[in-house]
Amino acid sequence: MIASPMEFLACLLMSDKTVIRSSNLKRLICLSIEDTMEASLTKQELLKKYFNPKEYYDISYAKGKGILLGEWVPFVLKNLHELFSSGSVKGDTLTDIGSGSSIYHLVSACRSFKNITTSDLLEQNLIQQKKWLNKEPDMLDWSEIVQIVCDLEGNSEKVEEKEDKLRRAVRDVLKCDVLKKNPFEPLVLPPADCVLCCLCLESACKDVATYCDTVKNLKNLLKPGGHIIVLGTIKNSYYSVKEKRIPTMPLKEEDIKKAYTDGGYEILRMESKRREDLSLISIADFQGFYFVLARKPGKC
Ligand SMILES: C[S@@+](CC[C@H](N)C(=O)[O-])C[C@H]1O[C@@H](n2cnc3c(N)ncnc32)[C@H](O)[C@@H]1O
Repeated sequence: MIASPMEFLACLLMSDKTVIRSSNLKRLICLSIEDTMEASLTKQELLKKYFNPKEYYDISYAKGKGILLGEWVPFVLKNLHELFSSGSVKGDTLTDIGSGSSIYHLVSACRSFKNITTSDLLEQNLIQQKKWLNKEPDMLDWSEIVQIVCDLEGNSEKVEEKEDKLRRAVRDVLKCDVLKKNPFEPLVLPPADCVLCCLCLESACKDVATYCDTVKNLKNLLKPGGHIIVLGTIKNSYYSVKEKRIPTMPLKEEDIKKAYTDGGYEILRMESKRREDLSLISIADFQGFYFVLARKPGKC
């Protein structure tokens, strides 16, 4: 007895009696079975299967062609530079959640934090990140972006010096799942002075309710009085890594404010910016970006 349409198609395909003679039709059926199987993968399974750190870097940040270089990177670097150079957010420890294989968002932070932990869900990202930290020959090249931070800081340090300073500050590269009550389980991290999260929550969360719960739960990683800094995209439903579209959760501006207020934080600053260049919308369909700085109540 055939239980499902997929099983029916599979039976037709494997039939000796060649019910289906056309090879094109067989191909179509194969594709449709693949699609059906893909559709049943969870977000995390899709990420594990398709998120290739090198391809993500090439599409997003590679010199002269990354689609995030035009608006996203300047937005992040300017906001983080202003924040960290103001001296209003500082301390010993900073935990970065969902770092991927990226380091661009940590360059300004290493002036204010001497002890940085990076983290991600995917083993392949942790491996790639460690390659940059260890200066391995096939590491990703972030020098163009590091140069922008050096320019913002008045070129008091050269790119190589800045990169080495960041390498010294990153003490741990850890596996984490931001959706878990303890994202670092089985480890329990000492509460940090600052939690940073760049382009991760929309990727990890399936809906606004999960985003709100996750934001609230991140308070557990912070000391009383500690800061959370989150940068992300507005109304983004996918981004592409090579030919594969990775789904993300489209967040509206009003959802963002509510998440941090209801999550028990004091919002200190919130910025947003509309995307102006829509030419590469087929690669990622975000409509804008946001930056939130919020504080966990209590005394440091
Ligand atoms: C769009 S990438 C951003 C990477 C990096 N932060 C950046 O700004 O380029 C999204 C990242 O979120 C990570 N991620 C997705 N779900 C996660 C989860 N549940 N826990 C931790 N990281 C997650 C992915 O592995 C990926 O590295």
